[in-house]
Amino acid sequence: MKNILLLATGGTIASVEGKEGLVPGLSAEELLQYFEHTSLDVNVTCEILMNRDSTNIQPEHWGQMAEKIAQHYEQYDGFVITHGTDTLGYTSAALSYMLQGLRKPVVITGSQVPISFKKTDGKKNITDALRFACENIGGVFVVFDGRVIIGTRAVKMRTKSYDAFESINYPYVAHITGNEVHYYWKPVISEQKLQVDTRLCPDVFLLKLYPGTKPEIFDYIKTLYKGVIIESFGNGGVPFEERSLLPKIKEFSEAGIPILISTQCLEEGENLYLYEVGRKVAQYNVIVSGDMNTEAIVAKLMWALGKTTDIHEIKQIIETPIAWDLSTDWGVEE
Ligand SMILES: NC(=O)C[C@H](N)C(=O)O
Repeated sequence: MKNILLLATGGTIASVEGKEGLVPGLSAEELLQYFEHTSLDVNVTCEILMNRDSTNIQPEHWGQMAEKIAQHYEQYDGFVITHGTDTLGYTSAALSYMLQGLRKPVVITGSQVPISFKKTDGKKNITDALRFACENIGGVFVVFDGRVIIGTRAVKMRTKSYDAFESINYPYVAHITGNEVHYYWKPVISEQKLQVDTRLCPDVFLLKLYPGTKPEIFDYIKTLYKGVIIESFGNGGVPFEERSLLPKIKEFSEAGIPILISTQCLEEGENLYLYEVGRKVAQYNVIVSGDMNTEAIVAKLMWALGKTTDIHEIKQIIETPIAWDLSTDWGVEE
């Protein structure tokens, strides 16, 4: 029988009706009660690590989750984290960077409707997550609505429907029906030992461009942050005519503050070299995001800045694929 450690962190799945709306409140025992584990031959140990709406999850909490898993790594065959869906994609990405060389599954799940409600996706999601945590596989995975997604590729697409998450720019790993896991592809199990690195610098700013963004905002950003992600347009375009952002990008790059260019388009990633609006940015030693999603980029930049402030080292870390976060055949340079 497999031994699974279930770490509860809050979210809708553990929520109850409070005076001011839904609020996480179930105890470990109450959560355990709801498992439909009849067909599952597992021994589950449940611990409440925190009880937060995931909106209130901060970067420091990712470290707590990673450390807890590292601490109990040898004791259990697999791990399940129940989590709010709103920032679940950030947590799954962060854990993918913090815990590398996993030879056991770390499975994150949640629900759109509290598990204590009559009609809920919580029971299915927990059962599926426990089922997948019994697999002989290594890595961080999101299990939601019967689908298994690589931790660095999960994006919340819907606020209410059960199929809240999609795998962006990468194939789903598997789907789960009943007690069966049907694989589309199976990640190879790492040959390495578990490497735990929870160091983070949360001073990362995410700027979503829109027509009219004022360059002066960078003066303020500079006083508070050590790295900036610009969610630019399309293939990586940044305006260079009225309200040109190029002088600020140049200034940051010369000051050794990493600027990462990503795209607001969810699918297919950026290619900075395709258009003039991209190439003009590329001349300033910016970091490119390829087809990584925003959740992964934010977590990866915080994680990289936790190790070094050297802009070249940061570029190297970000532009190197980790935990299937980045495809290597994106953006052909011409
Ligand atoms: N479905 C959910 O879990 C949403 C909730 N607000 C959370 O992220 O904690």
